[in-house]
Amino acid sequence: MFSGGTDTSAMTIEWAMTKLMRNPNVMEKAQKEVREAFKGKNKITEGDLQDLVYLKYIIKETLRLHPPAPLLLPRECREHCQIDGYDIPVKTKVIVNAFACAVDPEYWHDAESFKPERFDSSSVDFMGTNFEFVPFGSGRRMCPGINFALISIESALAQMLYYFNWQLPSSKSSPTSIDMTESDGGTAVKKIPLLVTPTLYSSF
Ligand code: HEM
Repeated sequence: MFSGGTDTSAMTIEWAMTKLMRNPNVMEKAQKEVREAFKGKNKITEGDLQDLVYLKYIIKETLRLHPPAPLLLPRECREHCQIDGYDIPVKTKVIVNAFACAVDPEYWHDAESFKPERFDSSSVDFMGTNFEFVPFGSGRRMCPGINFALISIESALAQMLYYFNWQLPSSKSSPTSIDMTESDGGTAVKKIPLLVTPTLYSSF
């Protein structure tokens, strides 16, 4: 729980902020939503997060393009089966490439672009029944921390967007100059940490 439940949510927050910094119009729309929803509030509670529809799309889109565990966790085949004409013998280690599914152009239009709005007209979600989108896995061993993860990510991001405006540290840096490299390994950590400067938003 500690290792699987902290890094994953933290890296989703970092990737979401990275995407927002690279897409200033998405950032603006998200801040508008959060600031209208929280207007006049000094303390944000879990209930306040419920109506943040656009923020939820941003988190979904971030998990689609940057699933923290792109290859999920390995499984072992208990029964002989056939998939797409391939025989999978008992005890075969099966690794599902969730990232590849989430950017497969057969299922996703303009698959590699960051477009939170795509979920406006789509009922696809990550609860394990849409196999093109399984950042939390699927089946009886899928992630049990999904609801806790979502609430932690939403809560952190919503407050970051509500209380602060964000800038790149140098006025000369452009949004597209933000490095998007992932480090090697089983989890898709941002290789070079995102560096952004907050300024307090004073109209709350
Ligand atoms: C964005 C956040 C998270 C993502 C993307 C994520 C993703 C995953 C994935 C892909 C698996 C393997 C599922 C499979 O094999 O089908 C998993 C398993 C697991 N996750 Fe998460 N996770 C997240 C957050 C959390 C949190 C917050 C907790 C706990 C507080 C947690 C606890 C676990 C545990 C205990 C397992 C092993 C379940 C089992 O083997 O039965 N995860 N997670």
